[in-house]
Amino acid sequence: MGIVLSRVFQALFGSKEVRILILGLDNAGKTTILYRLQNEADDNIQTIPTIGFNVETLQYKNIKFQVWDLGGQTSIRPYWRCYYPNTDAIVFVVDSSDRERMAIAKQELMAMLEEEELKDAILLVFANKQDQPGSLTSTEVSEALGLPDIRNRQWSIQEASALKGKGLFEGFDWLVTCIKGGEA
Ligand SMILES: Nc1nc2c(ncn2[C@@H]2O[C@H](COP(=O)(O)OP(=O)(O)OP(=O)(O)O)[C@@H](O)[C@H]2O)c(=O)[nH]1
Ligand SMILES: [Mg+2]
Repeated sequence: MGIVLSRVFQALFGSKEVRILILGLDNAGKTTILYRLQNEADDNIQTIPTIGFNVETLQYKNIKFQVWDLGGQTSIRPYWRCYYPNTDAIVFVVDSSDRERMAIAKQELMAMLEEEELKDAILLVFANKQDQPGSLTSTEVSEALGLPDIRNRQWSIQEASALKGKGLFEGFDWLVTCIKGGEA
C-alpha cells in the first residue's frame, strides 16, 4: 500500500473496529467459524445452538474486527435486525450439504439485503461444510442463493470447512482487500 493510501486507510480505520455480523440458518456452522477464526489450531471446537449471540474481537492483517455471531434458529432470526446498524460486512454462512433448506437460506439472505441499514455492508458467503459428502460447490450455492442477481453491493463466496479449518482466512482476505480498498 502506498504511503498516501496507507494514511487514508489509517485515518479511516486506524482506531475503528470493523464490525462484522455472522448470519445464516441454524446449524450452518457460524459459531464454529467464529471460534476457528479466533484459534486456528483448535481442531476440537464444541458448540451448542446459539441463543442470543457471541461476540469476539479478532485482529487480522492489522485490522481489528468486532465479530458478532448470532443465533440462527427460526424464532431468533427476527432479532437479527437489532444488530444491523453500523455493520461493515455480513458473513452469511450456509451448510452446503443442507440442500433442502437452501431456498430458506436464500429467502433470509434476500430479505436481509433489502434492509436500509445494511445497504452499505459488503457480503461474504461461506459455502461451509465442504467436507460433507454431496455438499454443493460454491458455484451451486451461489446459484441457489441468487448471488449473481445482487446489484449495488460487493459480494464474494468462499468454499469452507470450519471443521477442517479450510477456507476461512481466504474469505477474510477478500474482506480485508475490500476494506482496504475503501469501499466497505
Ligand atoms: N461436517 C462439518 N460440520 C460442521 C462444520 N462447521 C460446523 N459443523 C458442525 O455443525 C454443527 C452446528 O455448528 P454451529 O457452529 O453450532 O452452528 P451455528 O450456525 O452456530 O448454529 P446456531 O447457533 O443454532 O445458529 C456442529 O455440530 C458443528 O460441529 C463443517 O465445516 N463441517
Ligand atoms: Mg451458533
